[in-house]
Formats: sequence, structure tokens, C-alpha cells
Amino acid sequence: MTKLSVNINKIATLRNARGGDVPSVTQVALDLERFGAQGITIHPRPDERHITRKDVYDLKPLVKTEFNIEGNPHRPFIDMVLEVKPEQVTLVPDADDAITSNAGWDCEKNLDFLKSVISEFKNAGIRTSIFLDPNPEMVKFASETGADRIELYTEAYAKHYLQNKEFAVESYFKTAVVASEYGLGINAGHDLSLENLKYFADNIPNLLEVSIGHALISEALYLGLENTVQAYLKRLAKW
Ligand SMILES: CC(=O)[C@@H](O)[C@H](O)COP(=O)(O)O
Ligand SMILES: NCC(=O)COP(=O)(O)O
Repeated sequence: MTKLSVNINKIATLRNARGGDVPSVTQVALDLERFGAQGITIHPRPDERHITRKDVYDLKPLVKTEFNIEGNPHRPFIDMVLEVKPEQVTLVPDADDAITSNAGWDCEKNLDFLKSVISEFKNAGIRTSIFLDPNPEMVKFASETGADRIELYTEAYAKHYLQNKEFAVESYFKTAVVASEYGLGINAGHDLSLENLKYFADNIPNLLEVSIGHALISEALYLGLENTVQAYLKRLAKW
């Protein structure tokens, strides 16, 4: 079965808007595990716009499911991950000023760099995954990096799903088939949602894990707003 790892960046975004500890990133992580999440994903960015370095260290002893840290492997990121030792590190080639992750690795061009970074993580016993566009030809180079898994970057799938879901999933299916032939594990994430997840999971062979944040947290707001408004109205009801 495919594991669900919940990305809690957006909880930190909300918390940072007021500067205090509401909502609490650590409490939400614990609650998500209690509700059945099989992993917690965070993507600390250099500007700490959401997850901070402190969050990374605070979460480590608390997360009892799979802890997955994503990020661009600059030296400070590498050192932090080596110290924290999560179950999995996912390497993402995102520019510091990118609004969100917007591309997978060119593993051919970055082969030597990725090999050396991945060997550091592997020596520390941390599973490695690399963010990849749905391109079967890139899989050979992804395998040469020594990574354990690829994470399929699903933004294009999510974008095309509503118009033509067969077309949307095709390149992902082909990439997943080649990845399995090379013995790579398969993760996926970015813009997956309640609407598009099932078709993806049904059509991608050997899908080990999805990490989902933006849509899941937004959907949780919608699913919870009615209860919350009712609870407030009860506190105001005098007659
Ligand atoms: C790698 C990936 O697709 C997600 O981690 C995404 O980058 C989420 O990051 P933000 O929450 O900063 O958009
Ligand atoms: N690796 C993808 C991830 O963690 C969450 O991406 P998104 O659901 O926030 O787009």
C-alpha cells in the first residue's frame, strides 16, 4: 500500500503569520500521526518562510512515523540533515527565491554532485530520494547517483488531470516502469489532492509514498469550517 506522508509546511506558514505558536507545528505533527498519517514531511527553506531550523530539531524526537526532510542540498542543509538523521531525505533542486518547487533534477548534468551528496547521506544511514520530472530517460542517471528512490514531481499531472487524465498520467507511468526496472523506489508529490490522488495511485505501479501538503491542509480547512463556526455560535448563544 502507498504511504501517506503529510507535508506540514503550511501549518508553519500560518503560525509564522502571527509569530507565536498557533497553530503548533509539533502538536499538528503528533495529531496527524494519531489520525493515521504514515509520515511527516517538511521542506525547510533557507529563508525559513515556513519551517524553521528550530522546527526541524523540535520535530525529530517527536515524529514516530517516517520523518522526511526535503530541500536543496546546500552545505547548511546537508549538515542539518546529517545531524538530525531523519528516515528519508528528499533532494529538490529549488532556487532560494522560488515560490515553491518547480522542477526535478537534471541528473545527467548534476551526476557528480548528486553522487557525492547522496553518498554522505547513505553513509549516515539516511534513505535518499531525488525529485524528478516524469522523464523515463532521466531514470538511468537517477540510478547512477546511488539514490534509493525517486520522487515524481506531480505538478504537471495535477495541472492536466482535469482536461485529460489519461494524458496526464502517461509520462509518470512510463517513468515509474523504468524506475522499477532500475530497482529504484517510487515516491510522488506536489499538488496532489483529494480530487486527483486516486487516479494517480491506481495507475502508478509500485508507488511507495506520496507527500501531500498544500491541498491537504486547504481541504482540512474546508472540511473543518462548518464545525468550527457552529462551535463559535454556541459560545455566543444566550437566548
Ligand atoms: C518538493 C515539493 O514538491 C514540495 O515540498 C513543495 O516544494 C512544498 O514546498 P512549499 O510548501 O514551500 O511550496
Ligand atoms: N513532496 C511534495 C510535498 O511534500 C507536498 O507538496 P504539496 O502537496 O504541498 O504541493
